[in-house]
Amino acid sequence: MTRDLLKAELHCHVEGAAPPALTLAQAEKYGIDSTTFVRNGAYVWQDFTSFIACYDFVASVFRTEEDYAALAEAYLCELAGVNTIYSELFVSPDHGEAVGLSAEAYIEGLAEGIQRAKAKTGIECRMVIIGERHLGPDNVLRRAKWLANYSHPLVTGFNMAGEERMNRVVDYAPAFQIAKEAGYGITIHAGELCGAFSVTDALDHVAPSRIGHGVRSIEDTDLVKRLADLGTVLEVCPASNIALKVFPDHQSHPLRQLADAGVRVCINSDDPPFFHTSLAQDYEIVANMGFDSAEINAMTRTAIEAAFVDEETRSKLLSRLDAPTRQDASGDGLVK
Ligand SMILES: Nc1ncnc2[nH]cnc12
Ligand SMILES: [Zn+2]
Repeated sequence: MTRDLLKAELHCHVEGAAPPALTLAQAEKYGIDSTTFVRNGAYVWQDFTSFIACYDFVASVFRTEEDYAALAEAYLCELAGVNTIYSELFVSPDHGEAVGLSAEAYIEGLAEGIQRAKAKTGIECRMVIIGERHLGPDNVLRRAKWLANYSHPLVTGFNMAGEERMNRVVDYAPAFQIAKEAGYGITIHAGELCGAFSVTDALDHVAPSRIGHGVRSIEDTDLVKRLADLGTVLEVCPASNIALKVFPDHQSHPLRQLADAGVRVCINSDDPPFFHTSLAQDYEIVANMGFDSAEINAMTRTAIEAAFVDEETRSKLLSRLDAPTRQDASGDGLVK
């Protein structure tokens, strides 16, 4: 049902997009034992803590600029193949540094892959720098200060991911202030592992234009109204939420309630192979929740409206969405 719809994604962690087969090939290339984290062609984890351990392992087998270029190129070409016109990748220089790759080299490698994918398919992509919450406030602050002194045309935002149950948002507020003053778009993971209070904290102390997940806002009616009034966009990741047991099943997922309450939402895959999903699959899940094509197109429009891109690129992307004859992601004007 959603196969032919144009798509856009604002929330995907780049190492989280690595298919297990690629991780295995990388591990073999570097002589790294992967049996703890990849078995029977699937990632091994049981809960959020072991998911992060598995994610860190996957990141550790990408070691050079070319490794990261190939990863970004492969993921973006896959997205373009299902009619995706825009992607925002969450990238964490801490993962590069952990294997001896400088933050700058990590970004340059990813940028090379983004440019190759754009040349092949026309897909637009920007990078959002992640500070990892579980590495502590000082490390997230260090990352924001680095970002404020860095400049790359494809790096347009700042975010915090990782263990939400560690510390409070206010502890990280100075980092967000620095990134915001430097002109970066701001989003933050909140309301995924922690309840509505975490989203309230994010609005009070960071005032982001978008929130990663944010779905547990549903536990606080006043907060849902506040999000709707502010126009804050929730980057909703349905398959991720079910896999990580934020909600038991699709029927109990609050996407419908949030959308009906006027909260701006869009559809995302988070870490697709970890959660046995893909962006195309998440679009299908949303259709199966009862959203029709017009409603899903409105979510794609919301993603592009909330994207951290220059206005000229945004206008071009919006006009592709609005074109009377749907173009496919290759931009060749043919409906296939
Ligand atoms: N779903 C998620 N929540 C928080 N941090 C993450 N890092 C990668 N995926 C994440
Ligand atoms: Zn995420």
